[in-house]
Amino acid sequence: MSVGTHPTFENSPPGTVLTSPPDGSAVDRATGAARRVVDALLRTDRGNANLARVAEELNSIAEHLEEHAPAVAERLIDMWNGEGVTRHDPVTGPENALAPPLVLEGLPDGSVRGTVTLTIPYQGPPGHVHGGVSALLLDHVLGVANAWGGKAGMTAQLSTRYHRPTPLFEPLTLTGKLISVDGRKITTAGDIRTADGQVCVSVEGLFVDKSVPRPR
Ligand SMILES: CCCCC/C=C\C/C=C\C/C=C\C/C=C\CCCC(=O)SCCNC(=O)CCNC(=O)[C@H](O)C(C)(C)COP(=O)(O)OP(=O)(O)OC[C@H]1O[C@@H](n2cnc3c(N)ncnc32)[C@H](O)[C@@H]1OP(=O)(O)O
Repeated sequence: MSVGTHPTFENSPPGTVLTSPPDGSAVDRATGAARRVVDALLRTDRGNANLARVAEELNSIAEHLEEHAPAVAERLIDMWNGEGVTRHDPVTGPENALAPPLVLEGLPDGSVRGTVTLTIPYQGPPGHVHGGVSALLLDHVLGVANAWGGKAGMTAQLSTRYHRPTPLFEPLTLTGKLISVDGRKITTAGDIRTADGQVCVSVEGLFVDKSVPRPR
């Protein structure tokens, strides 16, 4: 499967942004606020006397949003409009409060790169990133690397090696690069490094050229 008009390293300048960075729209600002709330709920004093009122107010906001939500099938069509750069995914999506969100750019050697600082909602071991979160981020980075390399596929296998605990509260650089293509099989590799270049997690992924049809 090709990637339609999605930018590739052969047809686009180095530094092309491959994801949808937050654009200051109301939905992106609301999602940013929701991220703050998730983080703040984990940090606030457990004895905070106002937590019951906080729960009420948050439920009231959720009710308002649900009242204004179209049918799921309709929203899915809307979400999947366009050429593959999504605003809703759980890694780069500016409209998804679960996403840090990570912004990725394409480099001339065919790799993609992005830097992100993760905080308490992504914690696994004390003060460090949850291994499943690292795998999630890298799976997505490899998917975007495939697109920058001119291919697309579904993850068939993701081999993950955790070299050292990945720190929270420090900038982490994630990279990915399409390594080889063998018929429908695409092999892609990537890693997460600290600012001083230490590899915390490395992955190799096997992707198979197949897709789930977009909702229309
Ligand atoms: C996701 C695509 C989106 C496309 C968007 C377009 C543009 C992109 C733009 C930007 C990119 C942005 C976002 C993308 C970012 C992230 C992507 C997220 C990725 C995911 O989140 S995705 C969800 C998790 N993923 C699944 O939900 C897959 C479930 N699974 C299946 O759907 C099938 O299982 C499938 C399709 C994998 C294969 O099925 P199949 O029937 O098509 O092919 P088959 O089984 O014949 O395998 C063919 C050859 O691969 C070998 N092979 C297969 N699996 C292997 C394994 N595990 N280990 C070793 N070899 C394996 C066989 O041995 C054979 O090899 P050989 O040809 O040599 O015999």
